[in-house]
Amino acid sequence: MQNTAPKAVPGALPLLGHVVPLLRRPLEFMDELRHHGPVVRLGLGRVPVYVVTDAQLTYSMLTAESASFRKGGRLIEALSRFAGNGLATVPDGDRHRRQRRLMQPMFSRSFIAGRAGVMIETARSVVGGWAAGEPRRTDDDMQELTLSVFLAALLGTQPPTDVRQEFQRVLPDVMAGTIRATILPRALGAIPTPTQRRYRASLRDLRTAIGALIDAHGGRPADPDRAGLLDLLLDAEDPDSGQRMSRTQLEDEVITFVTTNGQASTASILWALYEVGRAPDVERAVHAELDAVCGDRALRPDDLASLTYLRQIIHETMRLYGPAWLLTRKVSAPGRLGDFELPVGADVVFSPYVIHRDPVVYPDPARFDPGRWSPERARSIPRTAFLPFGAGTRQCIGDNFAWDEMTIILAETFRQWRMAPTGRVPKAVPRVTIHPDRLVMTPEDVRAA
Ligand code: HEM
Repeated sequence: MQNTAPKAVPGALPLLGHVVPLLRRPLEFMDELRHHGPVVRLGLGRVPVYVVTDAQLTYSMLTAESASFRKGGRLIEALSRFAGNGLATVPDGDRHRRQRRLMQPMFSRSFIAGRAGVMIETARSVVGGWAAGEPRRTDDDMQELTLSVFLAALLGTQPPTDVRQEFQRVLPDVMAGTIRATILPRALGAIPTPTQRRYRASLRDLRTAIGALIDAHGGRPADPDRAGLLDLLLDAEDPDSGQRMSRTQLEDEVITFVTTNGQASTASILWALYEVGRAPDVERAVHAELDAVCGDRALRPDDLASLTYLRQIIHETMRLYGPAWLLTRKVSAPGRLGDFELPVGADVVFSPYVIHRDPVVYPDPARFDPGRWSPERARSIPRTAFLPFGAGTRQCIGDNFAWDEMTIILAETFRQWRMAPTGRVPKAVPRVTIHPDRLVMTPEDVRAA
């Protein structure tokens, strides 16, 4: 077996390494790395970090080789500052296995399907309040809507407005601060700049808001169909010890859900609206599908599985926009990735964004083309080349929930509106997930078209 050292990427500065391009033009820089090899070496300050650019090697790191590449690294350290030992940040091993088993029932298809009704109602009432012909900050709208829809599923009822507003206020700072803490050398990240101070205050406010949300939640509703994810969390018992979650654990899990869910789903919905809005053929096809499936009646939970073209749109959006662009692992035992052996203790970065733009698998990768996911064409895309939810034991537990949530919000929007991009082209801003910096769209009545 060959033993190759990953090539160093050119352009490192003496004390900063590759921090400057990572901060200035992160997405382009990451996407260029594939030209230097399947595994390459970068410097974050003076600390070496390895980036896997190859889909097959990434997949095997997350699955067959996961005993050597454990959950950890800079991103996880940064996320732990607010998510503590929640499911996404707890180290690999027994504790993770126990927590995951405890939470699996609330992410089962049947439990999620039971929450679809309240999610549809919430989406319909928000989207129905828009006025035709008036440009809107769609990024703000959707941030609010995904949060409302998620909180409705969490609580089983519509969330209190003030709690929702507080989350909306603090989440962007928390997420921007998290990615800075991941990339910046530790000494630079510790400087108490105004931005850093705002980030720390947002971390405190986020935990206070989660505490208030849990305190305000009443008892389990008499009708089990109205129960939310939080009711299941409160009742969940460890099968071995019979113990319920501690208050800190409960807060860690709810923070994890609110942050992981809100960011990735919102980003995907926004990019989908933007791309569909500038592709008239795609727009016509999705409206035609909704007409064929629902006719004149309202959307129902059992319609979701029939919206196959809308799901192709969501697939293609998650391909083109990541949504995660930088995830990390820690080398915990001598581990190999193909010909490469990586030193124990090193951080390894992988990126669904980079993998999803490999021109060998996805010809003309920058083009938005939902047709790639038609049953005939999708057959040629290997499983390893589409990893929006990761893979292996740490794969996203909320993937089915996210699919339903994104399908519901987009379907309700397209049922009522044609969304026309208005003003300047949005810039892609990589926080923990990739967001449009500002998205203005004008809703036009579908029936007036
Ligand atoms: C479009 C939406 C979403 C995307 C793209 C996404 C993506 C991901 C990815 C890539 C991971 C794996 C990270 C890693 O391997 O380091 C992950 C883990 C996780 N996600 Fe999601 N996610 C989404 C929605 C959600 C939702 C809706 C929830 C919950 C309500 C959720 C909860 C979690 C949790 C708890 C984990 C950690 C699982 C574990 O380590 O066992 N995610 N997500």
